[in-house]
Amino acid sequence: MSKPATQSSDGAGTSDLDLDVRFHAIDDAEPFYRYGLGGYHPVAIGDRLGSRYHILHKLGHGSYSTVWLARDQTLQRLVAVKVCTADASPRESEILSLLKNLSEVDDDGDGGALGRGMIPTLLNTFRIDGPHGAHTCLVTDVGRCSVHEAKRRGSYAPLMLPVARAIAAQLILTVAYLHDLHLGNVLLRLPQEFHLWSDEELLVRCGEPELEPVQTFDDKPIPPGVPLVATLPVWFPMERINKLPLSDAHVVLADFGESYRPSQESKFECCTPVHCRPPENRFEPTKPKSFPSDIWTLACAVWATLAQRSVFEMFWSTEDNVTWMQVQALGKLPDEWWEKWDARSKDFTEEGQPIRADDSPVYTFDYQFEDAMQEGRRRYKMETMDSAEKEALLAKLRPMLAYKPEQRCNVKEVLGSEWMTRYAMPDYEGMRARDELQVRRAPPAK
Ligand SMILES: Nc1ncnc2c1ncn2[C@@H]1O[C@H](COP(=O)(O)OP(=O)(O)OP(=O)(O)O)[C@@H](O)[C@H]1O
Repeated sequence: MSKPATQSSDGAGTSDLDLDVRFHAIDDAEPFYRYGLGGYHPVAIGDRLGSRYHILHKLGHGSYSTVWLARDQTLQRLVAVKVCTADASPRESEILSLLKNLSEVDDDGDGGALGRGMIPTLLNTFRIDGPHGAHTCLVTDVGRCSVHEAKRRGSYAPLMLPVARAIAAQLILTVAYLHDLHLGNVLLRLPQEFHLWSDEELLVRCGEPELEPVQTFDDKPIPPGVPLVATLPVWFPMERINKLPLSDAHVVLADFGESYRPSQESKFECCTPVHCRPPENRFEPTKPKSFPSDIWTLACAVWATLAQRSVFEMFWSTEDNVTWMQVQALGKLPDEWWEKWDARSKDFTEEGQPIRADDSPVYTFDYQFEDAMQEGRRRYKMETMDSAEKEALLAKLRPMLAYKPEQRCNVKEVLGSEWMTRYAMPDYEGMRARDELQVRRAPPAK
């Protein structure tokens, strides 16, 4: 699906309704020019959607939706209501319904059965007709925040190792479900006790929704169908990311809007941030995306969970910068790609060796492991990885990051790798065992 048009780099833009009206961008709020035909549906705190969902707060937004925290007044529980743009494809609800109907029992060794716990349950779907068209609304469980957002708010402090391992294990278990994986689409589960809050308690603990007036350039009147205020997303109270306990490391995947069924359709576009996209996406754009592409993005997501920054990310991630990082870490590209990369001679010899003008580091895997995974934990006086675990981790990641998709390892090899079985799964199972103990200790319901 192509991205909506007419957005400028500062997030300001023109409304499809009236091309003369331009909106000032508001941090953490959706772009208001998308409140036009085919775009977002205007939703406000206090609205009742689908005749039973009372809107309490905003959870976030994406290119194709705004997402709201609501009280289901029929079941008296908190839910997330994703109100899709009128031009969004119906793919996400189809995929979630399909996943919901999958048998719970068949596990052919690709992690499918265990990974199903991380797939959101589609609780309901309904449709809203509004000034900008017809909008599909998806009702799912509420997540606490994305792992990316938790890291960002915690100044990218590292996660405790058992927590990072348990999250990484869950990501690996979910790869059976094709998905453009990145930490912005991985939500921490909302702790059980938060579900017991009344609406009043929720507002006391999280604060009232923050509203900011929408402003247009030259003070032009706000067109009908565009909200007068921007609602900023809620922040559920949580420990700083480096203090997050193992019991809060459950994750659930969000955004199945870009999922696809490779047996039935081809996909060429990759919707992950540029630094987690596999190199074939850049160098072989006419070939359809294949399962090995997900293995590459999975490796990037596992690294980003364990480390303080993503493995191929630079402050300003352009395609060239990302390829530069990949060649620093993984060596020369395959010949036919190397030839295509025009910027290669700027910083590399024809053999793929980095040309170092000063004593700046070469971002090899080893360097990055020390710098992004170990150093921060030392600084925060946290447990670091021992050399046996480092060996096992890098031995798992390298074949996942083979340049050529056909040379990458497959899911079963990732699941059976020493790092997964000896280091990540025990922490994941430890987290689950604690949960079960807690359930058994909980006083019986009155
Ligand atoms: N169930 C949920 N619980 C809590 N927050 C959620 C939930 N679903 C989505 N969000 C928040 O809303 C944001 C947008 O959701 P999502 O990525 O699904 O939207 P989208 O329009 O499909 O995005 P994209 O731009 O990636 O296509 C997420 O980044 C997350 O912060």
